[in-house]
Amino acid sequence: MKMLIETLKSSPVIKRGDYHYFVHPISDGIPLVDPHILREVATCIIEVCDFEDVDKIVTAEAMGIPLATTLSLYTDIPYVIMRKRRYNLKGEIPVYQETGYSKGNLYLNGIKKGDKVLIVDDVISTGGTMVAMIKALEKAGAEIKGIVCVIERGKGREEVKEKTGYDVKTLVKVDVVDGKVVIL
Ligand SMILES: O=P(O)(O)OC[C@H]1O[C@H](OP(=O)(O)OP(=O)(O)O)[C@H](O)[C@@H]1O
Ligand SMILES: Nc1nc2[nH]cnc2c(=O)[nH]1
Repeated sequence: MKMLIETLKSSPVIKRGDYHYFVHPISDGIPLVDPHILREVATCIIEVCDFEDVDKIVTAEAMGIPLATTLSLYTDIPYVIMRKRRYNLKGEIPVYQETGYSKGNLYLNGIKKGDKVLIVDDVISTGGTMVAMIKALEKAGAEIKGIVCVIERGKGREEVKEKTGYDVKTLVKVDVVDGKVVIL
C-alpha cells in the first residue's frame, strides 16, 4: 500500500460545508489516476477478500466505479453500480443515502434473490452510504459475502457493524487533522 499511503499524505483537503474532505485520485479521480495505484489497490483487495463464491460485485456511483471495473477485469466477476438516479426499471430498489456532506437516493438494479455479492467502495466515513447499500441488497434478497472499502475515516466501520451486523474490511485508516491527512 506504499503508493496509496504516500499519496494520501499529500492529499489536499477542502471544505464541503463543515466537513473537511480530502481529495485523492482513488476517491475523486483527480488530479490524475495513476494506473499503478489502481493496480496496487485492486491487488490488495484481492488479497484480503475472498472472491471464490461471489456472483456479482456491487458498488456505488461514482467513485466505486473505477474500483469495481478493475476488480471485475481481474476476477472475471460482473459488477453492478448503485446509481444516484432512478431508471424506473421493474424491481428497482430505492434507498436513502446520507454522507457527512450530502443527502440523496441510491437505486439498486440487477440483483436477484440469492445473488452472492461483494460490496466495494472507495471511502467509508459516516457509514451512511454503506448502510444504505446493505439495506438495498438485503431488500433484494442478496447474500452479502464481503464488504471492502479502500480508505477508512471516522466511525463508519463501527456504525455499519452496529446497524447491520456486517464487518467492513478497509485497507488504510486516515484522519484529517488541521487541514492535513494523517495515516492512523
Ligand atoms: O461513509 P459515508 O459518509 O457515506 O461516505 C462514503 C461515501 O462518500 C463518497 O461518495 P459520494 O456520495 O460523495 O459520491 P461520489 O462517489 O460521487 O463522490 C464515497 O464514494 C462513498 O460512497
Ligand atoms: N474523496 C473523499 N471522499 C469521501 N467520502 C466521504 N468522505 C470523503 C472524503 O473526505 N474524501
